[in-house]
Amino acid sequence: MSTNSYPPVFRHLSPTEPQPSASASATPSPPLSNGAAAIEIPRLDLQKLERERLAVACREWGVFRLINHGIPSALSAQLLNDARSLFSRPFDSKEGMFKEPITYFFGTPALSQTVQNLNWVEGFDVPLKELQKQQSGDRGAEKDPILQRYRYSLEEYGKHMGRVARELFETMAEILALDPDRRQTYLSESEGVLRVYRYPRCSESDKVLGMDVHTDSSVVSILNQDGVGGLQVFKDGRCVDAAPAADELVVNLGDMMQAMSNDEYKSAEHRVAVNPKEERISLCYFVFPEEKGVVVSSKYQPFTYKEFSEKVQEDIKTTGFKVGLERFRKPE
Ligand SMILES: O=C(O)CCC(=O)C(=O)O
Ligand SMILES: [Fe+2]
Repeated sequence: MSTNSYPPVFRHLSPTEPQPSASASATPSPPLSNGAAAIEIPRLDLQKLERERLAVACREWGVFRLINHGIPSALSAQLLNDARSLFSRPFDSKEGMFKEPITYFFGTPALSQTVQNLNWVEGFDVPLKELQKQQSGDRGAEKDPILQRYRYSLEEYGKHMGRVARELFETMAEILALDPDRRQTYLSESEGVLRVYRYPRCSESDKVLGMDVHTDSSVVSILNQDGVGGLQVFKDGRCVDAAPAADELVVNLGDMMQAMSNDEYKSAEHRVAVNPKEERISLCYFVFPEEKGVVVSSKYQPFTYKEFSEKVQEDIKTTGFKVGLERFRKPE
């Protein structure tokens, strides 16, 4: 199979045998055999959200699966399938494939914790607010019908993500009894970001990662994945496969939620393994506080998300690593 759709840095480790078609279905592959422990990530139902189970998942895991979230299966399937087809276009065409504000990247997306290792991933970055601001005429500016459709579907999907994030956040905020005024600025769902990823095949799946271990900087992140698998989360130092299941989302708490909850809730460490046989597609939504909203916590100095992310970028540039929340921790 040709790898001309792959960024050149990935081609030398890309097996060229035909790709099994299973990746397009929701049938999960067997779990990755890398010692990941067989304990189960909690599963919650958005239609009857049980507060105590949500609190336990947030405290003990910082990650949970979500069912009955109301996202039409057909919309998810279309976004994942169209992504597969867009990413399989020649590499040279991808940079300029979409018009603003959607941008293409490969290697190291902004939220990664370290820039020392090349992440085996490529993606499109979709800032939802800018996408919505465009006049519908502009949005249809792509001549290519698949791209046009894709933009509209991303916008539609973004609204669903905002709805799910808002509902989860409000429930968490009530459980934590967060200050009602402050809470107003803690979630800006319309300014969320979608990232559409493809993890290329890689023959050295024991050495290379699709995404290095990290915590997300968000309030929450909501992941939708195809049937291939690869996401792994860390629980008390053990690595657990977040194996895909049809119509299930995976929700991660990010650093902002950890700070807002005074460390009661966890920003879960996670990473993505690569697969030698199959490419993997995932779709991730990240939501942050309002730009001017000050996060107030008993454990950390007050900060805005802007200050936090600037510090993260500065640390990555100077040390190669994301230090994250520890930069803001109050002395004991
Ligand atoms: O693709 C995935 O499964 C996870 C991506 C991720 O962790 C991230 O973008 O922060
Ligand atoms: Fe992440």
